[in-house]
Amino acid sequence: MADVLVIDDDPMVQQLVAAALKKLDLGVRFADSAAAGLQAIRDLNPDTLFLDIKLPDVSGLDLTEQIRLLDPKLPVVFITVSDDSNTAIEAMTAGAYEFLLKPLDMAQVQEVACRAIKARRMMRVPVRMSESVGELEGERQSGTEDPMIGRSLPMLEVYKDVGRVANQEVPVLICGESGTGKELVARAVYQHSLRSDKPFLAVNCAALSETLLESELFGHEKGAFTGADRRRIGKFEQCDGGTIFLDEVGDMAAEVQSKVLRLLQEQTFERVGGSETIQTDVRIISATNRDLEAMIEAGEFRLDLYHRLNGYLIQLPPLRDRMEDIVRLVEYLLVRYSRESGKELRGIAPETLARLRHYDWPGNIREMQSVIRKAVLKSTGPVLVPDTLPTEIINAGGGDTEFPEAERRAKPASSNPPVASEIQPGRGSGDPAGADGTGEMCSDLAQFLSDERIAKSETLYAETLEVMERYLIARVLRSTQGNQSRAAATLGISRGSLRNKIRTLGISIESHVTTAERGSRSKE
Ligand SMILES: Nc1ncnc2c1ncn2[C@@H]1O[C@H](COP(=O)(O)OP(=O)(O)OP(=O)(O)O)[C@@H](O)[C@H]1O
Repeated sequence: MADVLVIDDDPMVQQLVAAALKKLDLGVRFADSAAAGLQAIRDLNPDTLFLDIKLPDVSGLDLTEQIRLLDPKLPVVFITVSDDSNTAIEAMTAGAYEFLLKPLDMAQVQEVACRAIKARRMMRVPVRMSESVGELEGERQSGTEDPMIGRSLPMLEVYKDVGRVANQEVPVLICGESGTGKELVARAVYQHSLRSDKPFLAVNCAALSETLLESELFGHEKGAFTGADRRRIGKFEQCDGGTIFLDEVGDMAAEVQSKVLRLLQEQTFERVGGSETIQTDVRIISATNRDLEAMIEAGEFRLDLYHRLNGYLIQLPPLRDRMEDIVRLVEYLLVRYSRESGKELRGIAPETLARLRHYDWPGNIREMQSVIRKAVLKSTGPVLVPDTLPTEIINAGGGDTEFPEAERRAKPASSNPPVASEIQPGRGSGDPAGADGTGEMCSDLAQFLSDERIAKSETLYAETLEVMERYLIARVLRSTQGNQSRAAATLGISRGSLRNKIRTLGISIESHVTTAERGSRSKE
């Protein structure tokens, strides 16, 4: 549960904020002086702060300086009376997240709290780029990490791109279809950047009209347009020293494009309706699911802006181009949604997995999240069956045994065919037949790499590595008679990693241990 701290000595404010946030299931704590507030920030490490601009012992504005030192990324929402709005503007310039006028409106308090907590989460919760599912589970459960799952070659390239560009001070453009993980990548770039201790603010350029977007980004002066009844500080001014994420940048109107271009060229801008030139130092990460090059051709997007935004391009592959990640993603989502819904789903039927792999996922991972969440809710047994899938996935095919690899892996451990019969890592529990087993491995690989497979497969590299990995682990487990601690030590990996691999590769421990050996196997 996210925690909100309110530093305000006004009991009316305390009551209203408590009532508003309770409805959102947020934890609320109160402090009625600056000193108590600072102590509470240290003790509670809150996700958002509501701060009265006029406190009994010190002004909220002065307190902001000290708060910035304690936690520079804490979203601070100022509470002020309307005739004090100039102070609030000063506070926004100093980096406050938002301000609210008294008397407080409950719906507004809730809306601002949700936005601030989301912004905090983006800055605070690390994105972990990882291929393995099980290792992430503990963290995911406690909500301390957002996993980015995938170990297909295109995803490994993305991870490398993030590593290469994160601490370079260049703008980054992330392209990819909707739901492919562009926001996750943007956060990963920010979190690994030199600006990671400064704010990260996201703006969705498609969600606002042209005027509102311009004002959101650059701010406005009083009277700049109808409804502009006071000066507003925009994100570029507010986020000085930090990083702005321009999501859906392809949806930006021409006027705003010109202003962003100038900002990128000169790091200066004017508020809407203003004449003062303001200097700012902001790194821009942008993302789009649109074809910017086609938009440039059609005269809808500025070529010069494209070049400026594209200091480094990260192209996110659609899910259909990384089919080998599908099993891992499905497993991860199954565990996550089973836990969330309190169901005990332990596996995926081979036919279900075959269908999921056959579908081309136009909505990418977001669509998969929705499909698996609903399938889990519909499930009545311990295994995910095809009936729980939407008709478009069932109709897309894959119901036959087209994907023997996937099927083998997907079966619950007890029904997996013995691994030894798949890859024959060795004979008995001792040494393999060859001096180092490579002779057998070569003949198994030769069998696996049939002409037909080579002709048909589009993910042969990953498939082959998987076979080799399965061979290696099965072989070592056989020689340790199923003892996972010894196998992990031999392989030089953690027991957790080994357990993951056993699960994701569908290795059945029982199959490595002959009846005679079973009695002597150490229990793990
Ligand atoms: N590789 C991944 N592993 C696990 N979850 C992922 C992965 N990629 C994306 N997700 C999840 O999928 C959802 C959609 O991701 P995200 O919002 O980053 O996509 P996007 O490309 O920005 O979409 P859009 O273009 O619609 O804004 C999020 O919940 C995100 O956490």
